[in-house]
Amino acid sequence: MKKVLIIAGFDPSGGAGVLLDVKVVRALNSYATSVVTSLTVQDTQRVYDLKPIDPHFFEYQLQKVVEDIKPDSVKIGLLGSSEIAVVVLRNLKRYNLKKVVCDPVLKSTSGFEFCKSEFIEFLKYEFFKACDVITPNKNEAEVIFDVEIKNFDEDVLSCVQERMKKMGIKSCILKGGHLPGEVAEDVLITHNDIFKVHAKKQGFTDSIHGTGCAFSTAFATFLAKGYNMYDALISTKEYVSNLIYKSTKIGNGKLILNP
Ligand SMILES: Nc1ncnc2c1ncn2[C@@H]1O[C@H](COP(=O)(O)OP(=O)(O)OP(=O)(O)O)[C@@H](O)[C@H]1O
Ligand SMILES: Cc1ncc(CO)c(N)n1
Repeated sequence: MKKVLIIAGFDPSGGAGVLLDVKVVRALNSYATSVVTSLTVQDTQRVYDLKPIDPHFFEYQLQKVVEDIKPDSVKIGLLGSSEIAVVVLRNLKRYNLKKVVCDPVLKSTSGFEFCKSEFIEFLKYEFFKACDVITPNKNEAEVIFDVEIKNFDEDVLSCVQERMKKMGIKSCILKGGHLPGEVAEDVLITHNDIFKVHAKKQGFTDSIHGTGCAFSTAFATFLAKGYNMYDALISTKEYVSNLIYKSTKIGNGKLILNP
């Protein structure tokens, strides 16, 4: 049984964060451990507030679980505070954790700012280097790479590739759910390759919650199983598209995924 370590925030509605991530890992027949970075007040409509976990207590939990259950891959979601991010970075290095997938959660679709500007600089210039792949959506990629993204044309992708190299980011999957058009396209960019996958868009991206969390967790799980990045992306795309197809309205707000 492959083991995936989830480092993410808690969304009590289960639409995003660790509750969703653990279900995804389980649905893909793997085992999830999880260390919570922060608690949020949120429902299917929006995020209202966030309280980060004490960084010393967080580190204590992280070290105990990693020393006992060595993960085959790591998914990092909402970090919650720059202090927690520093602890995560230190421990990625200390335990030499492999196959680290980071979903750079900067701002919720409803507009809640998860990260302040110095924290974003730390992520851009220190944290992402320690990850094997980051999975930004359109808005996150614009902030991280300081580029306007209206489509995934060759000039935009090669600009992102150049900036990744300069910043020491090893690989990146740009998620295109928020771009206009009939297809939801995602692009894996490494230092020497660009690889696209796409699926027909279903419903409205802004009315579905948790797709980014499910995507990065499924990708980390396929990596844990030994898939290379290309195969992991193909399988993740198929898996997440199916979850979106079966998404349901459980509360008063967005549709949620139910792996
Ligand atoms: N309406 C849609 N139909 C099909 N696939 C979609 C749709 N919206 C998003 N996707 C796919 O879902 C995955 C997540 O992408 P998206 O761009 O929505 O991430 P995100 O904005 O981080 O998600 P979240 O809404 O959870 O913050 C990608 O593979 C994307 O292509
Ligand atoms: C806990 C948590 N993680 C990630 C997101 C981004 O979807 C969210 N809304 N809440």
